[in-house]
Amino acid sequence: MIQVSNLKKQYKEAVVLDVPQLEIPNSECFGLVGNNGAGKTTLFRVMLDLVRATEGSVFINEQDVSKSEDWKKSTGAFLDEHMLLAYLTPDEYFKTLMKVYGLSEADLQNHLDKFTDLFNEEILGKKKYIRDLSKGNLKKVGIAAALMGNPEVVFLDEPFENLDPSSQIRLKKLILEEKEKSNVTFLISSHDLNHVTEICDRIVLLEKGKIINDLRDKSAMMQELDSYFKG
Ligand SMILES: Nc1ncnc2c1ncn2[C@@H]1O[C@H](COP(=O)(O)OP(=O)(O)OP(=O)(O)O)[C@@H](O)[C@H]1O
Repeated sequence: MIQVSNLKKQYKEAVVLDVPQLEIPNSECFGLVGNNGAGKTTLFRVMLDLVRATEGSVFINEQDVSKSEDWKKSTGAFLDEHMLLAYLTPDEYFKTLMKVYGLSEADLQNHLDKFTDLFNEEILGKKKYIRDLSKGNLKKVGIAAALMGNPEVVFLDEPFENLDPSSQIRLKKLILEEKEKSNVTFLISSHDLNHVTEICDRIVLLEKGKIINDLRDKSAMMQELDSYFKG
């Protein structure tokens, strides 16, 4: 369970995030949408303790993210390429993470096998540094890394951005499989309303840092979002 209470983030005079209350139960696929600058990335960054909140708290599995370290063992995230080690090849990077998470070679292989379709023979065994990968392939490495070590909670910031259409479809399948098999709680921000409504159980709409809609009825989600974004 993730609990957000009285959360505010302010830069000088500007309040960019103001979320009085938000609860995300285990195994939920939680979608976050909103226009540019609405506060999606800021919310994820604060929830992951990458940026300190001005006020309020975030608890992941009953641990205050700003005070404890334990939640990190059960949390994976890929927000942007700064989270990767650009001077390594993807193979070297995954091996490094294997050691960090205390996985065996077989565990690593099992994990990477799940990404065979998504990687499309572009990522592994190529001797290309992460810094030289295309934007879409960087994203694939980051997503595979975020899902390593059997996380219970996974944050993905705009995971479909820069992926080709086949990869977007493969990623949706992969997320749904992980959710089914491992009960992973996913938090996914996206500008792609079709993908996010297809895979998420719930969509929260942010506007100027505030939650203005919390949609749980799958059959009505797309229509509600469509009418909001059409303006
Ligand atoms: N370090 C910072 N200093 C000042 N303002 C910031 C800082 N970081 C973010 N902001 C502001 O916070 C607001 C929310 O930005 P954020 O990146 O969270 O939005 P977003 O919903 O992720 O947008 P996008 O869809 O464009 O990625 C914006 O107005 C942004 O300019």
